[in-house]
Amino acid sequence: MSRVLLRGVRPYGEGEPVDVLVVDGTIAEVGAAPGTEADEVVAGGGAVLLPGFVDLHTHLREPGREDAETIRTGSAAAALGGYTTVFAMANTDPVADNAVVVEHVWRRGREVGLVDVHPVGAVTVGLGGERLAELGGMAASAAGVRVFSDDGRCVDDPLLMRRALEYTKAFGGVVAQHAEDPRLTAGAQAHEGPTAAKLGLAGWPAPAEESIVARDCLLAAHTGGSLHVCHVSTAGTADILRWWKARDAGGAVSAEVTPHHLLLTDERLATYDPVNKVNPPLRTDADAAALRQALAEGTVDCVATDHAPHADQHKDCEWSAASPGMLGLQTALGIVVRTMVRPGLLDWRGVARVMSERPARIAGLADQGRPIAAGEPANLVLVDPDDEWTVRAAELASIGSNSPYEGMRLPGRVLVTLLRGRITAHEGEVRF
Ligand SMILES: NC(=O)N[C@@H](CC(=O)O)C(=O)O
Ligand SMILES: [Zn+2]
Ligand SMILES: [Zn+2]
Repeated sequence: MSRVLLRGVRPYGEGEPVDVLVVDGTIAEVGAAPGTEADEVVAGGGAVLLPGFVDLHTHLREPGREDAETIRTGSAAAALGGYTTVFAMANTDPVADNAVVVEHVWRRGREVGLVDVHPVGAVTVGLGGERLAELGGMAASAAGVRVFSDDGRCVDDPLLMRRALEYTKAFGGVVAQHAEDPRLTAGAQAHEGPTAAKLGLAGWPAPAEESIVARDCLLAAHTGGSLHVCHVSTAGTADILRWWKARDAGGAVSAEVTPHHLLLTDERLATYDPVNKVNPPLRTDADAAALRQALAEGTVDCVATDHAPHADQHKDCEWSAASPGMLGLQTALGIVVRTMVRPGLLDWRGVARVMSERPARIAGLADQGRPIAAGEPANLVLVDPDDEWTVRAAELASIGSNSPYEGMRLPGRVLVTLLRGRITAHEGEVRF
């Protein structure tokens, strides 16, 4: 029997501190546990206890780009960021478009054992956008894939998207779309607007995202399938989702926003530092404000990191040659606290909702994003809400160091992460 006692913690940041006793991976007691024996006692000091975070959008880069990240280093970053589950995107090399690759990722995640790693299956063979991948085979594999995405590329063919929604519906899957009409973004380098014009960068217009989101919402309704919109980046997309959710026309539509789209804007591009290059691009102040509002009201369901590590040589180069993407796992909570909690847009219950409960439900996970109550699995994160820390990209667990937050002070520090009762991260140290 293993017993971990969290002493003096505040579930959801509410009420007086209580003790939480975890026995063999399950929450055994929430209340006063004076004198209780345990293998490990964590002094909570009134810190906020939340369900472990669930990231629907992580790039772990293994197999194929182990110079940017591995399942081991990415899992470490996740545990340190308060995550107990990540969904590993399919744009690896080879692409995760068949049962062999997804089972490999799933097994490797289990071996590392720091977070539950759920492989995302590709929608089309080789992300080629031409033929559906073996979705059923990946769903039936040991990895039990439920989330499918060509992320990095858009499933722009409407008939293929329709078929994917129909097919995944049969086994309760969801299609996560990287919404970008490629005809409108050929050669694009930055958000289309005054900043890009001034800097001489080819523009990525908002309707390239919005037109695909609108189309996919209609397809979800028509097919009764489940659509998840990746990295929503514009105010217009939030409007479309708001309209959709008020309409309740059948099917299911959910959406995520990244921490960087909540905080950063295209003003940052003035330095031409490729650390700010990401897809979809950083947009305007008005877009970021609309996204914060949409997340607060539930129009956008959840936060997903789009953690996208790159090897140094793909970022230490001129803007147009650089790869898009940013690190996100270890800074996500801090950005959410800074943009949502401190301004009063979300309370800690809200953080639990957008970082754990909603993403777990969207992906159909039974054992994550659960209430903090006796009998529930002990997938938990303990957060010091008042402490601040300074981001040092070189000190993050990822191999790539492409964090746009270098030197920034972020509020909210992860003290302890527990996966099924096992402490995976403790005061900034990973426990493999
Ligand atoms: N977000 C990014 O800029 N890059 C992602 C792909 C993606 O999420 O579209 C990547 O794989 O590097
Ligand atoms: Zn994407
Ligand atoms: Zn991505």
